[in-house]
Amino acid sequence: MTMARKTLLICSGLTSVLILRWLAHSIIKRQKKAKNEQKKLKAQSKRAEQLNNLKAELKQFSFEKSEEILNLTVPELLEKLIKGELTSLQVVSTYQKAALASHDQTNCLVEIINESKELCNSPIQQGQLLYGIPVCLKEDIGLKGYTTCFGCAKWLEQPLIEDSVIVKVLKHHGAIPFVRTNLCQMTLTYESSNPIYGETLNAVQNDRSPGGSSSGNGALIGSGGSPIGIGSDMGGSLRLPAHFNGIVALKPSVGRVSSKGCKPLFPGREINPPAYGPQGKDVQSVVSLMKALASNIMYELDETIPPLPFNNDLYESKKNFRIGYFDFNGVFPAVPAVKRAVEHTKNILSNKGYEMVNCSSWHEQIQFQVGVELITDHTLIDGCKEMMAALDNEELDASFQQFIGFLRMPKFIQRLIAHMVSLSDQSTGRILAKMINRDASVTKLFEHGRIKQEYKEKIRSLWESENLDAIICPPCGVYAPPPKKYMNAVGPATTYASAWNITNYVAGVVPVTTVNEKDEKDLDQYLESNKSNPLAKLTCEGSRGGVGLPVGIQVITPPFREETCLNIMRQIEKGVKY
Ligand SMILES: CCCCCC/C=C\CCCCCCCC(=O)NCCO
Repeated sequence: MTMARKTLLICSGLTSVLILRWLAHSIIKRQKKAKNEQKKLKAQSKRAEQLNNLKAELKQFSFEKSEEILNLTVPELLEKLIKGELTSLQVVSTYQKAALASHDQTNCLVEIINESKELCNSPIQQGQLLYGIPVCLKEDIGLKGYTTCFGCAKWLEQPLIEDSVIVKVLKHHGAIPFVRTNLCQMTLTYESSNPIYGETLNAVQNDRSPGGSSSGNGALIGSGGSPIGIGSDMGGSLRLPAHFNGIVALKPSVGRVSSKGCKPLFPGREINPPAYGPQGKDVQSVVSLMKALASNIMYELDETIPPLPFNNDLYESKKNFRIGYFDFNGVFPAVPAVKRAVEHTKNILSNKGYEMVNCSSWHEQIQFQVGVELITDHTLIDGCKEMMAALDNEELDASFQQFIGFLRMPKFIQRLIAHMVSLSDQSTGRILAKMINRDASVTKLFEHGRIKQEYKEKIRSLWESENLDAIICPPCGVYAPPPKKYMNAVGPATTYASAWNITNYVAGVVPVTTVNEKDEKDLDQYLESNKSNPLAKLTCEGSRGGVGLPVGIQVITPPFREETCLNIMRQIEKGVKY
């Protein structure tokens, strides 16, 4: 055989191997996609069937006391349940009916928890703090027999074999987990949709976003379909939905509430793990939930949680608090309604006799964007490998498409895009630039630890120099915008929330006002004063038409001071109502 013939044979052999490998790869890919599609359709039809069955079942029920039940706070409900003036079946059925109505309006539910009816039959036990109270669970709260799929079909049909500690504690206290709620795909954005269960809408105006990632809880509680719920927060996910839907939320310090049995999206990200915490219709209801969570049973079930039972003296303390405030964090100028909410709250608290301290210059000493930049960089510290693997063969939610498209581009185009983005939004430009290098090194991990330490130290020393008990500031620079186009684009608006995750400070949100005509008019002035800010136009566009939307305030206290945070939130709530 001639040399030329041999070379030809080797080349054609190699080409055939490559073609066969490519063919096998595309067949496997197609099969995986088809399997994912099947799983998705199965989950969707299961949900539709469950909702129809529940609707039919509830027809046989009489709802004479509905209005009364839906208007009571959790402590009031509890009192009536204990006295026997209401039964848990009455309360749960009423909330099931309300949840179905909320779902019709907002698409907030992913599953009905069928076992809830059985739990209604349990007699009250001594010391139960949530007897007969319905609780909604974000989809990532571990529940035996149910799957946490984060909006990805490949993770469907993997039911957990055990309840998370949170759910065990709730059940121990007689609570009734009754529905599971929607989240944005992978819980990594502030959006509210995923390809399995679709888009969740705002509770107050259905053409607006409910925020994310605890979107379903926000929309459900905000529209009256549940009194309390549990969600998670790694960068604002409990607080943004509270602010957008007019409800209350508390992000406790990581370590106050057990995470055992909740499936983390990407395990091992110890620089900024998610905090699990309560959301509810009012502060007192959230306090009831927090009292049950921070109780001895949690410390028995998870020995890694320090035994810090809820301290009622701190919650009810009449101390004259010293409270800092700011309405601008140096990154994103808050829209007029959000600024007004800070002023309004400041007046409520100072009328109460608290000492208010102007912290408007803090941003000159601390860069509030460090929080979100570190959270993003750390989540993707493996060079985006886990995220890309998770999304492989998955239908992508619209909120991810651009971003994943970016990661798949040639490096020189990525650099160009990162540069162009940084011209209008330096923080997002820096985040994108870091992703291009895909440097997954130990040095980078250590650097993250160092940045976190420095950031925490800066906040601690500013806090101490002012001798503060708390700070009030916006939960986010905007109120609920329309879904899809705005939340990713106005990412820097979320730096008000994410700053408190890497410091592990406690952060709560309570509604204080609604957008009015004047706020809407003041957007013209906002645009004029922020002409040089390229995000201002989009911010105004997303804000217009928002009259009537809720606006919240964020209350921050140092790590593990949940009771003080709730105390101040309660004073604000009282001041707003009277
Ligand atoms: C422009 C879209 C970027 C998408 C990809 C971002 C990847 C990582 C970002 C991390 C940002 C964290 C947002 C956190 C939201 C949250 O609190 N989730 C709760 C998780 O329990």
